[in-house]
Amino acid sequence: MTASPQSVEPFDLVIFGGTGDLAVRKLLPALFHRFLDGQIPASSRIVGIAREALDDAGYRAQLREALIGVCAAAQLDVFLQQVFYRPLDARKDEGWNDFTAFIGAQPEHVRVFYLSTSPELFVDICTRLGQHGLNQGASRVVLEKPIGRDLASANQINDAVGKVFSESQTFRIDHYLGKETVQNLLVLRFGNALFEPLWNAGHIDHVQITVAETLGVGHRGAYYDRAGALRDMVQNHMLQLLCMVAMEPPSSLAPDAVRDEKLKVLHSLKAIDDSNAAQLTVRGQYRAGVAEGAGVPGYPEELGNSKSNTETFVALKAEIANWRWAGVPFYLRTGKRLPSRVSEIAVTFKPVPHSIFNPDAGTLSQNRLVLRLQPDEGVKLWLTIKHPGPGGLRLRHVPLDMSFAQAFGVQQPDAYERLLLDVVRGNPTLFMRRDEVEAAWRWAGPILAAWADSGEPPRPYAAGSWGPSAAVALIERDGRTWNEDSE
Ligand SMILES: NC(=O)C1=CN([C@@H]2O[C@H](COP(=O)(O)OP(=O)(O)OC[C@H]3O[C@@H](n4cnc5c(N)ncnc54)[C@H](OP(=O)(O)O)[C@@H]3O)[C@@H](O)[C@H]2O)C=CC1
Ligand SMILES: O=C1O[C@H](COP(=O)(O)O)[C@@H](O)[C@H](O)[C@H]1O
Repeated sequence: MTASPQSVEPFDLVIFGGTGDLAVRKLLPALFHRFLDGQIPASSRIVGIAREALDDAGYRAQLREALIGVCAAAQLDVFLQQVFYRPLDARKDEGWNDFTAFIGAQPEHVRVFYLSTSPELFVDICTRLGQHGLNQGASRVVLEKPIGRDLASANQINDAVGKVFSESQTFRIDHYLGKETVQNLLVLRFGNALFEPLWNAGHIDHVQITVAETLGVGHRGAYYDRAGALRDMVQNHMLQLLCMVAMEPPSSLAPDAVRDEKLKVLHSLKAIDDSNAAQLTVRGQYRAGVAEGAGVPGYPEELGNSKSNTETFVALKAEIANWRWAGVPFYLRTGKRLPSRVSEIAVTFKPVPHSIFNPDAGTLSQNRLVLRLQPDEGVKLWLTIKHPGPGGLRLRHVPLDMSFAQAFGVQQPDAYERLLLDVVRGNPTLFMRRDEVEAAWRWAGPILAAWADSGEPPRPYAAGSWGPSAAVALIERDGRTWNEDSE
């Protein structure tokens, strides 16, 4: 049985960067799915903004082409009647008066300004929204990640945005927090008596977080080459996942209760800097190879720049210096053009203290809890059991495996579907507070500086492989291996 969708009050959602990759590939499809579930009230408007000279009909035609595979055309055309387009340059005054009048026509609506543009435009856009009074009343602003490219630029953006929108109006999105399995991690940890007593250095051997993509940088090279995998994935998504695994139980799900606990984890991360980056981190860049059965170009060819030193792969070993996690390594790895698209958190428990079994029964394996974020969201718990049958006692390592799609018979909603409606409802629980973003930059900054100081280029890896061999060595040095479920 599926729960009936909650109602949503009428809203206007303005997407700056409305013609961009994120808007067309993720945001509009997410809104369309919410429309199909009856959660876009009829008077609500979705407004795309970009510099391209388009009118409503032209924008709708572009979106129709992008969304046509998602659902029947008749429903799509009804949805598109609620979609509008206004050409605006965030850096120029022209057009802003008309836009303000357009938005002002429905003053009772919740207003969401979603900044799906490069972070360099955030200050311009917010300043102009403020100048035109669009920050008043039930207005909210959504900032896409990464916020800045280091602590200083993040502070600059947050200060400037903060002059126009209060912290309670500001939603810093990290779409990984909207993924079903990530929310399920909270329920699994704090809704079951089973795990929490074992969730500490006394019983957990190590944690692995993998976010592997098969895609390359594609046409996002201009952005990506200035960012790289650490800024694009680790500083935000992967640290947020680490926080959800490692935080203390919050007293409730109140937004600040959860965010306070995540912040403590970020503050407890051990520094990685010039003194230890060479031992604790591996950076790589993909080269021409075979991915998904076909030959693909390397990053330099895709980018059109053979001198780029930007990393498309990172593996690192992090540690949290507190009582709960002292001595437990958190191995993180992420990369583009890896062999499969898989995101997961694998928690490996310590071995039993003493084996009562004969050596010929087989070896005892460590219990492992694997949370699959994508694809096929679910949870797998590896246990040791007796191989069935009358023969001698033989040990088997088998998974209790639950796929959410199979168990509940429904396709899991995309993260953006939930997060967009959370903004309309004004619920910031799954969004990053300013101090979290700053703490994450404070940890990531010295890693970036150490890499720059070393002058070492990223290690090459063949597209379609699991990254440089040094990433395997990073974990094998500690007598462990990457979770083979993902490989
Ligand atoms: N793509 C993805 O998968 C993800 C992206 N993000 C983040 O989302 C943001 C957007 O990314 P993405 O969609 O990939 O970027 P794109 O480059 O595809 O899109 C950028 C958009 O901004 C518009 N734009 C550029 N300059 C201006 C301007 N001066 N005034 C108004 N509009 C402008 C562009 O249209 P025009 O040129 O016509 O003005 C276009 O619509 C980035 O911060 C990125 O890091 C986050 C998670 C995932
Ligand atoms: O934020 C980003 O995320 C995507 C990966 O998101 P997913 O939900 O498809 O796992 C990544 O491709 C992109 O580079 C990054 O900016």
